[in-house]
Amino acid sequence: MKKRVKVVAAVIENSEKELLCALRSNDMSLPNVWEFPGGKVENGEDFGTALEREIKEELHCSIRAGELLHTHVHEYEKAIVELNCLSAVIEKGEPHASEHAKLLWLPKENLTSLQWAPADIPAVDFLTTKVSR
Ligand SMILES: Nc1nc2c([nH]c(=O)n2[C@H]2C[C@H](O)[C@@H](COP(=O)(O)OP(=O)(O)OP(=O)(O)O)O2)c(=O)[nH]1
Repeated sequence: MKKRVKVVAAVIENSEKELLCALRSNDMSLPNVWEFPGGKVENGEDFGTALEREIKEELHCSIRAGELLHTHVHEYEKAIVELNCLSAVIEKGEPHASEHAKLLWLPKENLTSLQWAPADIPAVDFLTTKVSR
């Protein structure tokens, strides 16, 4: 049976209303696709706590996690990922890539110009269609 992993990802908006996108590096699973930064939820953690911890570990800054924006379950070849995207704002510091190959701030309407991890596509669609309403 495939392993099912619960993942939280941050949709971080800056003062210019741009969203932070992160490129997975060659050293990560799923290399060279874009994602919302985050990671696996540990036992006993709520989504907000998990996300704030992951962002501190990965991007070396502090965020405040907000509401759950979108959930999607995607079946990869080796695992099933439940991707939970939460809104977030930076509280302290600037994001720096440590594990990722690149970070990029993009206006919502330009998100579809990137090649996203398959599990992220419904969230990207949700975020980009929300803007045109
Ligand atoms: N953080 C994050 N992970 C995502 C997204 N979309 C997506 O498919 N994933 C996948 C990639 C990973 O398999 C898993 C997240 O776990 P992780 O970020 O802790 O990744 P990891 O490198 O430790 O995972 P792994 O190599 O052990 O598989 O979910 C996303 O938008 N953000």
